Amino acid sequence: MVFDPTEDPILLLNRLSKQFDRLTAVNQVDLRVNRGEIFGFLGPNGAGKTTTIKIIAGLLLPSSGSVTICGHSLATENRLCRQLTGYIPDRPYLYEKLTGSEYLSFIDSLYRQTGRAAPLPETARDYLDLFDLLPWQDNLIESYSHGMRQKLIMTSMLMLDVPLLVVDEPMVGLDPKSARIVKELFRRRARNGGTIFLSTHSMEIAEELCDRISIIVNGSTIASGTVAALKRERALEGSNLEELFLQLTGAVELQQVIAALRGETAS
Ligand SMILES: Nc1ncnc2c1ncn2[C@@H]1O[C@H](COP(=O)(O)OP(=O)(O)OP(=O)(O)O)[C@@H](O)[C@H]1O
Repeated sequence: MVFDPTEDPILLLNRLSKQFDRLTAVNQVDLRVNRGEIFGFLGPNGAGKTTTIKIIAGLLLPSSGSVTICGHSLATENRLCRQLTGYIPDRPYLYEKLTGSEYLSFIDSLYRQTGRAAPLPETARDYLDLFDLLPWQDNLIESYSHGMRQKLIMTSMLMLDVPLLVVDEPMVGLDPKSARIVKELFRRRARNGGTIFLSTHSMEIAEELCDRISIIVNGSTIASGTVAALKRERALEGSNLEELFLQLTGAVELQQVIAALRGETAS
């Protein structure tokens, strides 16, 4: 069957599971992310977000289930899927002894698979400029701050123009200006037909940026849809996403904890 990006999902997870010894980190997760969508993956600490993202990025093998990217099976067409996917980790590993520009050239050559150096894509300079990294491009990465590293890796993935971006906690370590720019860049990319799958703990980002979200708890997705639809389903139209998230992921215990911390008795 021929892949049709307007009809078929860019990212499809089918009963995806990951076992670490006796722990089921990801449990039969089904997800469908369409072209031009910004999809948010939310969940408490240890819920299985990073594990899922690493499987999609080809860094971890699933125990069962499948990942399909632009109609290609990650299991059987691994190399192609990795070329179609840009992965932005929450804690980037970068080669300290390369300069920013050298790192970008290295990533570019990896994705083009020519092994030969070539001029950087035009857009690389624009992203470096937007992120105030132009004056730093010839400095060694070892001299970059955490936020600068995050912006360099963002640049490296945005410049590639791949159909799918998978991002673990995009705003962690970014200052407000950079975070705002990233939001705008993601929106523009989605408008132009790109697809972004991101994990976040920020309810504001999810509410403001994501077309649809999925909430994962203990490895299983417990709710998926637009924020508005999920609120409607639970009669929480007047509330913010944080309220909905806490209800779905254990607000009762939280209220007890807060009451205990305040020295009150929970009702
Ligand atoms: N390499 C590993 N070996 C064993 N257990 C692991 C490994 N990686 C993750 N886990 C476990 O899998 C579960 C899911 O972890 P994961 O990092 O996917 O959660 P997360 O939703 O990204 O959490 P957080 O919001 O805290 O980053 C956790 O219980 C974690 O301890």
